[in-house]
Amino acid sequence: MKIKIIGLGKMGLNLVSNLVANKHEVVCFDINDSQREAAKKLGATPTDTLDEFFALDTEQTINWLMLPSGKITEDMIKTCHEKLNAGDILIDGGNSKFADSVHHYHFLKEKDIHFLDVGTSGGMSGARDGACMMVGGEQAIFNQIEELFEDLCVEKGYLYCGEAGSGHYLKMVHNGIEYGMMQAIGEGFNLLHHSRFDYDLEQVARVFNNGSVVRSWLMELTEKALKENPTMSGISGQVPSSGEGKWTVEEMLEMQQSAPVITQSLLTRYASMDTEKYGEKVIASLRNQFGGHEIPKK
Ligand SMILES: O=C(O)[C@H](O)[C@@H](O)[C@H](O)[C@H](O)COP(=O)(O)O
Repeated sequence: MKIKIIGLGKMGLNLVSNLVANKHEVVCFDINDSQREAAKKLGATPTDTLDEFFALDTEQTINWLMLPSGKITEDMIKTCHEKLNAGDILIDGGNSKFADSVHHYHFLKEKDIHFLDVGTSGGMSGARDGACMMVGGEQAIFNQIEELFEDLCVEKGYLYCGEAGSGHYLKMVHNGIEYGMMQAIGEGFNLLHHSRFDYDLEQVARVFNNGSVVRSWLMELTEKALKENPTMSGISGQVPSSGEGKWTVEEMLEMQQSAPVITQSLLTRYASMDTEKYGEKVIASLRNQFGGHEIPKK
């Protein structure tokens, strides 16, 4: 198939590599020259401008966005609405909010452009060597290009989830789970790090990865990280987040459900970003006020 990709960042470039390895023809664009150059080296055909990217075809096109979620994706979808033709397919393979994807589906439908929201998991290596994809949109459109997902994903690694938005919704919950699992690993290894016993934590991760209940890709990555940097030196301890965890918690509240582990892992990340610790300073001051307890100084 001929696939047209916009966005040649960490994920987009690896997706290009995967598509080329699976003998697909890839036309692509990125605002960054060096990324276009890298795509060319992988065997894709980058265009120098967006106009050129959209001008090339007369027949139905399959277009794939691999862009940061939010405004950048939003703006590009508006451009696609303007430039693509009725019958063209547009895939958003980024981490967009599911409600935005539902909106994008209806917006593009005005021009009979077919939209699929595809939650993509597996990180950079997955995008390159075999990803996991969760697809929302019209079943007929998915069926038409299912071969593409077969090629890009690991065996049994894609799912047609249902109507528009359901792909990104599933990816959102997936990431909520990811937050909780990582939090548990972080807490466990923190306790072992401060333990009364002297564990070699890389060896702990290794043994966990061999036959234990908690063996997993995340545990393999833990083992790798500990091998590379056993003391975690030079790392600030701040854990940023891109939005998926927050949306999961928002949806939990909206649906009046309970997800304390995911919620707590999100809050822990937020707390980790606060280096000022103003709230804790107030608490220490209060203890001092009512109980005369000493305030630890810097
Ligand atoms: O499944 C995946 O491959 C990952 O989830 C991937 O999509 C990305 O690394 C996260 O979106 C990071 O999310 P945070 O920045 O919120 O941790």
